[in-house]
Amino acid sequence: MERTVETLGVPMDLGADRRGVDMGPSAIRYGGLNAEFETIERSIVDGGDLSVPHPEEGEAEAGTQLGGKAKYAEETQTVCERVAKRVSSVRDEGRFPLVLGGDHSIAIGGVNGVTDGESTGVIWFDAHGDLNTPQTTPSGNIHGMPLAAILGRGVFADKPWAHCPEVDEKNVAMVGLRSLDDGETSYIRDSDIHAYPMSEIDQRGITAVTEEAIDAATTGTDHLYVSLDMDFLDPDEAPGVGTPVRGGVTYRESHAALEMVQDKAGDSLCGMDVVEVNPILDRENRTAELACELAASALGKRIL
Ligand SMILES: NC(=[NH2+])NCCC[C@H](N)C(=O)O
Ligand SMILES: [Mn+2]
Ligand SMILES: [Mn+2]
Repeated sequence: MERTVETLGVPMDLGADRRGVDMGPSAIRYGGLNAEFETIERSIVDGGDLSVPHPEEGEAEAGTQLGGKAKYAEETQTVCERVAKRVSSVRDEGRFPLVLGGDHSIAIGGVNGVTDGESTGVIWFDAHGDLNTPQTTPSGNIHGMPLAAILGRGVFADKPWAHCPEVDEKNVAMVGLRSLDDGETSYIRDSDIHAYPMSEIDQRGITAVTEEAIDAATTGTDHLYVSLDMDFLDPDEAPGVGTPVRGGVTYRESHAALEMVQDKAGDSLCGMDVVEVNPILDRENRTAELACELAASALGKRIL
């Protein structure tokens, strides 16, 4: 993994129905990202924020019609293409891309930016499946679809801005699940995805589960991408998220999981995002501060 980290803010909330996660990147910067990285031998540069279209200002560019229900589909395509391009050039320049969200739809751009013909494992820390398609979604919100898009499910199959053929279901591990829509449950059951719901974390513990998730995502792949939706945590710890769900992991469990990513797969880690921080719902920026801590844990920060 590259030593220098470049952060890339994506002030995007169109995928979450305009609810305030567009302020996530600033909140994370205020949360002390630089200070977190000072203690590890890794420099961090701020790549600034990407521009996100404002549909009401007529700024949206033409994109793909997805059919079904998918709000702001064109704008989401535009943003994800921009993210992919920037992530790819950060890697070309020898730095590690850390994408700050913004709603989870931007992970489509993050993963597309790192694949580049190489087989890629993905670990998805999340309360939700994010496996809906415009045809199965209950909400029409694209932040409930990014993993389906990356895997080319349904209408996403022939959309190159979304579908990453380099990502195989068997190298996708989802950790922290506790809120799935019906279509997502049946899809996971019929797929080769490695899915770890909270009930399994309750029984086996976070370290055993995360270790298995890392194994699944790194066996036979060239590199690993990690997507961290802050609603992976219990809302008591991380109240400032777009779609909170009770019963998530604790503060220490989240650190243990992210530390393990670095310990077991640090060399193959090629990119990461931290998404769904919503300052409007937060308490004194604690969710953004925790996002900084967890990014640092994933990239090598240790207590001792
Ligand atoms: N990235 C997220 N927070 N996703 C929440 C998705 C919620 C719900 N499953 C939906 O599709 O609307
Ligand atoms: Mn989620
Ligand atoms: Mn998510």
